[in-house]
Amino acid sequence: MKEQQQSHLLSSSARFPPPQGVRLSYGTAGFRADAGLLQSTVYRVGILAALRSLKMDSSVIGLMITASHNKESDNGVKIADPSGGMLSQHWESFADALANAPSPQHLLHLIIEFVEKENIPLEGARPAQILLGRDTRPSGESLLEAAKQGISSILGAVAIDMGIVTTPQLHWMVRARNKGVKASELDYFEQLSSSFRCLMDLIPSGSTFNEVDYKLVVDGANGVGGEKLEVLKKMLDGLAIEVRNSGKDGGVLNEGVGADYVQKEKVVPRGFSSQDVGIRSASLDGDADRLVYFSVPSESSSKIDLVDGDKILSLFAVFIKEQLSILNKEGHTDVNSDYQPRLGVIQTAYANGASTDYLRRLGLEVLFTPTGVKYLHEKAAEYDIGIYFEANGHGTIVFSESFLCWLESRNNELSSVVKGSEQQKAVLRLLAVSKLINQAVGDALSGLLLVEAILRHMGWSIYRWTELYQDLPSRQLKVKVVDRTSVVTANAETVAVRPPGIQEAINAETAKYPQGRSFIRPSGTEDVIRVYAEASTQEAADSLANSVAKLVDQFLGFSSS
Ligand SMILES: CC(=O)N[C@H]1[C@@H](OP(=O)(O)O)O[C@H](CO)[C@@H](O)[C@@H]1O
Ligand SMILES: [Mg+2]
Repeated sequence: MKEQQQSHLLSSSARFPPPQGVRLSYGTAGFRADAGLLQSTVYRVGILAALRSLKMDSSVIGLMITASHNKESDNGVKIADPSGGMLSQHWESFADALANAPSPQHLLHLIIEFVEKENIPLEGARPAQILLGRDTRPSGESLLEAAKQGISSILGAVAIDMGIVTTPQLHWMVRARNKGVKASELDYFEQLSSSFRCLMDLIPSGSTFNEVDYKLVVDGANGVGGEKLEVLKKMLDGLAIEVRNSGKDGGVLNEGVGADYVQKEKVVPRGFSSQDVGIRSASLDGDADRLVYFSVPSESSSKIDLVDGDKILSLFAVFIKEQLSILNKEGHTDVNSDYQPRLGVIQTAYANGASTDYLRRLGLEVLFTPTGVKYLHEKAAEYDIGIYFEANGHGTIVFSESFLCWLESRNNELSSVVKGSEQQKAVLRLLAVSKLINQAVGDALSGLLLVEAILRHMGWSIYRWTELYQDLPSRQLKVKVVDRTSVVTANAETVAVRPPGIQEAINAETAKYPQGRSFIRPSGTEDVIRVYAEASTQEAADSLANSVAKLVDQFLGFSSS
């Protein structure tokens, strides 16, 4: 590394000393902490982003400042890779090391070592390019400045500030730029609205949709998603969307609102009341990469009927499967129609067991990965069509390039032979879905439009949708332990292989409950062990979760140490 670059890094990083006595980790979703602790971390992630871009032949890298559904005083930072997906896992340990380097000298040493090891061309022909985005948190502005300083500490690196955007918007823009297609926010809105319109135009003529089902009310978590949806909805025909908790009416980000709150607490978010009984409603999270639906069942209670990520996944799977079977139906003799696209559905152990049963009964291939979008996305990308969702509402549908090419050529062929046939409509629907649904990452806005289009296509109310299957009662608990890393899991986190004996004890408890299932794992975002249990009744699920939490405490808790 050249002398000038070294001294530049030393002097620049001296302005961003790391916080004392805190160890930060890149975790399941980047770095997250109280915003006051993050100046140095975000600065250093700026450096990492620039290096990552250089490593990837100067492709565009994304740097997003958000703490998603955390409280407003927290913030965080994460990286989007050139594909628009999450930062390569291979770089996470470097991110950890950078964030925790105690002094400018240590930091410089780490960078020199890593640049050599990874063969990063610091003096290459093209500069590093980084797209920056942030959510609506007040701390975002100064953290953005820290990120810019980090980026410019790598000589020649270019930062492009996209302003306040949703996390999935930034990922989408990174992907689009690297593909060399139009990549502005307006392009994003135009792609979503035109592919939505395309799906609406292809709704079968017999499909009936009740007048009362037209209205959709969306809880924007007082964050960026509500703001953006206000813009997007003006570009949409045939949808009556009312946005609440858009952040303009004085509400606090994620406080008693948003997808995380609604999914975990199963109660109405602020801004909703007994007047909303029966209305189809949806909640976004603080950076709009999660989406859940719900309805208020009665005036007398604050409980909601939740339609979670598993059910959104099921709706998508039913629709996609229907289109594929239309495609396969008739016997064209051309070679092209023999292509058998592989459809895969990816879940985690938190998926409600009833959803997995339902999907398997549909004849679908269902696979499991550990928690964390990076694992789900990676698995989904192995299929021609991979649909993945976490129960909490993060998910999307990814299409392989070869399948999209096949669809395009199918469309051309069918246009010349049987234009307007059912087959061609199915092809056009699948192509529209691939443009509507964010190919980079789970996206609440694009997910919402796809749900709306499919419900209209099917002529389904939110009740009809809910009835696809009945959720098994479940319970999630958190247990504080001395050291959460002493729990080690296998088989997509369904089995605890350490500490010895704990899985046998969990099995013995679980066996006492009809339809019982329970597992434990260390959280990647909080310092806790998570306990999940489901069983045939809510009381049984609660009781199983409590017993397993006690086991965790006995094996690992403060009381046993
Ligand atoms: C049970 C649960 O909802 N876990 C969440 C949570 O991860 P943990 O590793 O469980 O803390 O945050 C992740 C990032 O947002 C999300 O991907 C994941 O689904
Ligand atoms: Mg989020």
